[in-house]
Amino acid sequence: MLTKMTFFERFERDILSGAKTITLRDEAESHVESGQILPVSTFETDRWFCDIQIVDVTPVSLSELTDVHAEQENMTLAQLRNVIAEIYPGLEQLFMIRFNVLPQ
Ligand SMILES: CC(=O)Nc1ccn([C@@H]2O[C@H](CO)[C@@H](O)[C@H]2O)c(=O)n1
Repeated sequence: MLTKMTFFERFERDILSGAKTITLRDEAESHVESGQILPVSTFETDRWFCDIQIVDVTPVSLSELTDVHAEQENMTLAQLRNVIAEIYPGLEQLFMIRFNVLPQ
């Protein structure tokens, strides 16, 4: 089970504002469960910026991604596909983690 999550700094603002409510991860980063509370820090400098509570985790393949997923990432579907291609080149099986930011 994961005990923390990291996000790229460029997504910090969207996470804190509630504009980004999901993240798509590979299998290794999918080991969280509903209700779990995790500290979140930046990937670049490991700076804590919030705690999140996991809503649920659902497998989703790259080809199944829709505008609904993109909207929950505060991106267009084309932008989301580009981001995933950069982070997880060649990976088809992803896991959608829905989360709420806890008040600080
Ligand atoms: C820093 C680190 O370890 N890994 C990741 C992996 C993914 N993501 C974000 O999740 C969504 C879909 O993948 C996009 O918004 C990504 O940018 C992230 O921020 N950090």
